[in-house]
Order: sequence, then structure tokens, then C-alpha cells
Amino acid sequence: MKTALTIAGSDSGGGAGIQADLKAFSAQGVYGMSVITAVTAQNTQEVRSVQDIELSIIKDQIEAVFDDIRVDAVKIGMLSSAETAEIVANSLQKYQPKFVVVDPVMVSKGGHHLLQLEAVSALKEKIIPIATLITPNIPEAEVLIKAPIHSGEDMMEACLAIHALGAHAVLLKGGHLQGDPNDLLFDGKTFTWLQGTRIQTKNTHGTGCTLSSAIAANLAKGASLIESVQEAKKYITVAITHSLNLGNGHGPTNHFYELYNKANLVIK
Ligand SMILES: Nc1ncnc2c1ncn2[C@@H]1O[C@H](COP(=O)(O)OP(=O)(O)OP(=O)(O)O)[C@@H](O)[C@H]1O
Ligand SMILES: Cc1ncc(COP(=O)(O)O)c(N)n1
Repeated sequence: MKTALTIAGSDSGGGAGIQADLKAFSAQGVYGMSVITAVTAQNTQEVRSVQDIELSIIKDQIEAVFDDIRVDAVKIGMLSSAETAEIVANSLQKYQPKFVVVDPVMVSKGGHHLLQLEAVSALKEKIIPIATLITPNIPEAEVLIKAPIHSGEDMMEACLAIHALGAHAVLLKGGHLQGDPNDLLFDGKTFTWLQGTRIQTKNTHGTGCTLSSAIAANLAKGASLIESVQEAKKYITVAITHSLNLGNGHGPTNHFYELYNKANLVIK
């Protein structure tokens, strides 16, 4: 069985972070493992508090996994602090995983900072250069390139600028722009648009976590970058279509694998 490792924060509400990542790995038929960087006390409405995990424990978790178990792909989510970003980058240096998908998580749907502002430069300098693929949403990309993004043309410019920071490929998610959520993939040579159809729901907690984990799972299974992104876009679209009305805020997406396997959806 292929394997994937998520390095991310825990969401007690189960909709985002490590919990979403492991659900997505399982639904994709990949064995999931986790390194927890921070514990959040969170539900569908808010992040109440955050406890960063001690740096030595983060390093130990990474080493415990890699020293014993084959890791076919890594996904990185919430990093919280500059120190955590650095210890993750330095620890991965030793093991050189083949695929590293980075979801540059910055702010929760409820507006809570999940990456300290002063940690953005560590993300740029330490983590982006080791990314096979980085998957920012529009606000995250705006922080990375320090420029506003309003149109498809702006999205293309942003992909080029983020690629220049050292990521091998960029998937810029268009969900935060008006209209249909079309995402743009740049692999260093070619631009590919992934067309979406906007689903009218408030239950989109953890969509970015789910998408990036589904991409990592497909890379682990040996799919190409474009195939992995298309399969993951299909997965997140089905997961949002059947999202769950749990809690009073942004409910979670639905990882029930039978829905996905039965869905006759083609992403172009
Ligand atoms: N309402 C929607 N209907 C269909 N697809 C959507 C919708 N909202 C987002 N998407 C898609 O879901 C994926 C995740 O994008 P999004 O922009 O929501 O990420 P994100 O903001 O990083 O998510 P999060 O911060 O909740 O983890 C993208 O492929 C995006 O196009
Ligand atoms: C631990 C953790 N990781 C990531 C997110 C982002 O998800 P969202 O933007 O849907 O709040 C989150 N809320 N919590």
C-alpha cells in the first residue's frame, strides 16, 4: 500500500488540519501518517486557542516515521511559527521525500491567524523551496507576492512570482474570487486551468486541507502532477457537494468514499 504523511495542525472539530488530511488519504486508498505541529481548540465557528508543539517533539515525530516507514508523499499544512517551519524544513532535508505538497495555511475561515505574521519569511525561505507543489488560495498568494489578485491574468502573474520563490509547481486556488472556483496550475512551463462549478454552501471548512491531501495521495500512488490535481479537484468538488451541516458555523466537507467512487464527474 502507498503511504502519505501529513505535517499539520490538529483541528478538534475534525473538519480541517490533520483530521481532514487523514480522512482524505484513506478515501484515496493511501495509508496515512501524521506529524502534529500544533493543537487547535476549534469548531465550525472559531479557533479558541492554539498550543504549538515543542520543536524537539516535532523533529522526533518526523524522524520516528521516516526512520521506520516508507513515505511516498508528504503534505505540509499549518506550521504556526517560524521556528516550526525551520525545524520541519531541516528535518525533511535529511530524508529528501520525493513529493512535498505545501498548503500555506495562514488564516482560518473564522479569521484566526494559524501562521504568525513574522513566520511568512520562514515559509518563503525554508518551505517553499522544498515544495513539489504549493497550493495557496488567493489571500495567501497575495501575502506571498505582496500584490493584489483580481483576475485570471493576475492569477497567471502570481503563479510565475510564486514559482520564482522556488516551488517546482504552483496550484493557485480561485475559490476566493467571484464566480466559479477555477484553479490555475503552473508546472514551471505550462499553465492549466481546472474549471470548477460553485456549490452554494457555507460548509467549506477544510477545503484547502482536503484538496492538498488528495493531491499528495495521488502523487504517492504514482499519478502525474496534472492527473493528481484533476483527481483531487474531483474529490473536493464531490466532498463540497455532499458537505455536512454540522455545527453552527462552516460545516466540514464529506469524505465518505462511496460518494466519490460513484460520482461521474470529469474535471477539465
Ligand atoms: N463553493 C465552492 N464550490 C466548489 N468548489 C469550491 C468552493 N469553494 C472552494 N472550492 C474549491 O475548493 C478547493 C479549495 O479552495 P479554497 O479556495 O476554498 O481553499 P482554502 O481557502 O485554502 O480552503 P481552507 O482554508 O478552507 O482550507 C479549490 O479547488 C476551490 O476551487
Ligand atoms: C489545524 C487547521 N489547519 C488548517 C485550517 C484551515 O482551514 P479553514 O480555512 O477551513 O479554517 C484550520 N482551520 N485548522
